Amino acid sequence: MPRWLPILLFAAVMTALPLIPGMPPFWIVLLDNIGLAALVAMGLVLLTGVGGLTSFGQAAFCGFGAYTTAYLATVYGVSPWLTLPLSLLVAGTAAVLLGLMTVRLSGHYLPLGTIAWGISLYYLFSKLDFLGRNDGISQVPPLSIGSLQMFDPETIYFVIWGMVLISAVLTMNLLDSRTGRAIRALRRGHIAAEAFGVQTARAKLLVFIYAAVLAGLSGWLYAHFQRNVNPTPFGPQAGIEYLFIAVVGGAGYVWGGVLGAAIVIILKEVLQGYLPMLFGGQGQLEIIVFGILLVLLLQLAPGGVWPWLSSLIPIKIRRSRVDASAALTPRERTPGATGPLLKVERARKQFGGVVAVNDVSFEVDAREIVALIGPNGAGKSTTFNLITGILTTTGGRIELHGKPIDNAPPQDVVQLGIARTFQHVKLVPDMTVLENVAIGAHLRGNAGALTSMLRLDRADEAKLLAEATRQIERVGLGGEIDQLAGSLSLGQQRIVEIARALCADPMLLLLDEPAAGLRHMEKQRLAALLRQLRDGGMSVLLVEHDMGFVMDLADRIVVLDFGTRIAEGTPDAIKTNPEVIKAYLGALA
Ligand SMILES: Nc1ncnc2c1ncn2[C@@H]1O[C@H](COP(=O)(O)OP(=O)(O)OP(=O)(O)O)[C@@H](O)[C@H]1O
Repeated sequence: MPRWLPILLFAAVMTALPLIPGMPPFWIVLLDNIGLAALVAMGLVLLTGVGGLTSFGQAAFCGFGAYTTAYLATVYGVSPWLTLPLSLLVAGTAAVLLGLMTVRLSGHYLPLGTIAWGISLYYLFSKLDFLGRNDGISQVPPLSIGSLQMFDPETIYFVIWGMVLISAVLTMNLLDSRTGRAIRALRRGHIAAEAFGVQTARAKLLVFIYAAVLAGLSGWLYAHFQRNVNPTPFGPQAGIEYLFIAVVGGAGYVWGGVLGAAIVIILKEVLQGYLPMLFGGQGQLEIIVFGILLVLLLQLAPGGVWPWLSSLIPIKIRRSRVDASAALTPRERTPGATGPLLKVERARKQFGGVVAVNDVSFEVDAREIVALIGPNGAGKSTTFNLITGILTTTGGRIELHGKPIDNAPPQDVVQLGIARTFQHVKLVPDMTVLENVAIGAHLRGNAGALTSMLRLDRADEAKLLAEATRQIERVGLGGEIDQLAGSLSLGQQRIVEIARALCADPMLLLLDEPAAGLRHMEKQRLAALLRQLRDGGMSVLLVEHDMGFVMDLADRIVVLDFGTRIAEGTPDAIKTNPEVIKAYLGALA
């Protein structure tokens, strides 16, 4: 089924619903409320479910949107349609200011931070005289088109759900793009994303602003739907409820936000309507039952109801075909460049008292495969992290083609031509192989968020996906291209990481234990691929524990022990080096 068909069907159903003869007006009000909550939840899907940034404070952004329009429309008589961009601007600006402070927080400090400013803003709304303090602002004018004034819930329904649909399409477009892949990679930590050029702080701020703008839109609609605005719906309790909605629906899915809003709002309404009848109006029993039911729902469908429901419906969305003819421009190589490609000179890394890398020096030439070996804890991965900018050096110098790269951010290192894989695989498990590999080409595309939302990024996207497809086929995983990365074996995932690194069109490929978890034949295929890459002009620096693999493949080997370089030479020389034998036998003893 084409991607747009379910959206069109949904739009048709939502258009028809209020036109059903005899539809109770109360139901329309309920649908209006669902639409308003769905907008906020959709932002939370992107922020929390996709980007991994938990926020309890989204209701405050609704407040910014609602108060902006209510104030301007009542005090200055500005037309609501003119206040729309201003409401979004105020919510977005507040998000920039709060986001700059908040997105730098990690772990539980981030949600705590959002609770803190959620509460502060709630009290701010209720204390400002010009916003009417606790009473708020009343007599907000309705939305109108020509002579049609949207006083009743039936007419504003179409505006609310039109906005929900437009926002859903824009959000899905954003997620299915270069920027979207960068956002989706955030949840797995920033290291892998940054190693391929993603500016993670900027990506986090972007989703933060996007979610706030959607909440601001919901607030703007709310103000003209209720026609009065006071602080209560923008407080911390509402913030918690929005997060609940996103999680119940399925925090990683755009339609999960819509479904979650429907479930929570209908459930609340049903309980509020029927429980007092059953239990004789005992105070607020419905809140307790509501809480228990939500917890039960999360037990039944921990990923949210949307993924559970869509697994029951056997509909397959057809992915658009990758245009194999689209091609990215390869990196410009300096043909006459002399000297080593990579020069590590007395590189040092200390973690407190531990000297992980102790004044290590070695070089990698163009068209050379160098292996970095040593017993566990020798400092190999730390050396990789120093070269790729994940760690800063304590001393020494690292150069790529004579250009210093020590302490350069990982995004600059990959831009200059070093791409890597990781000892502990860092793929996004719920993204396909194609999408994971395309992250490797992040810096080779340039479509931004706005272009992607409007789907004007297709030419750029076609080139990135074609390159990713080529690299996946090159490493022999063409058959797995549409599989989720998390469903592959660990060995295959390592190969996917190599394809992702190749997508960056590197001059130097850093592979951390690429053969771990591979079967004999797979190792042979990998060795053949690496030789082919070398013969094509690429250099490879690899860390590997499989000595047979290393001895057979490497042109030169550098041996580390306790952070110090103890030997360097050809595989034959290393095999018989007494220092190396002692280090390995010592490690085995
Ligand atoms: N972030 C850190 N903080 C403190 N010590 C660290 C840190 N990272 C590494 N080390 C220490 O530095 C030393 C080198 O570790 P490293 O992971 O580089 O070794 P390795 O050669 O890659 O080992 P393995 O083959 O087991 O992966 C070890 O003693 C390790 O405990």
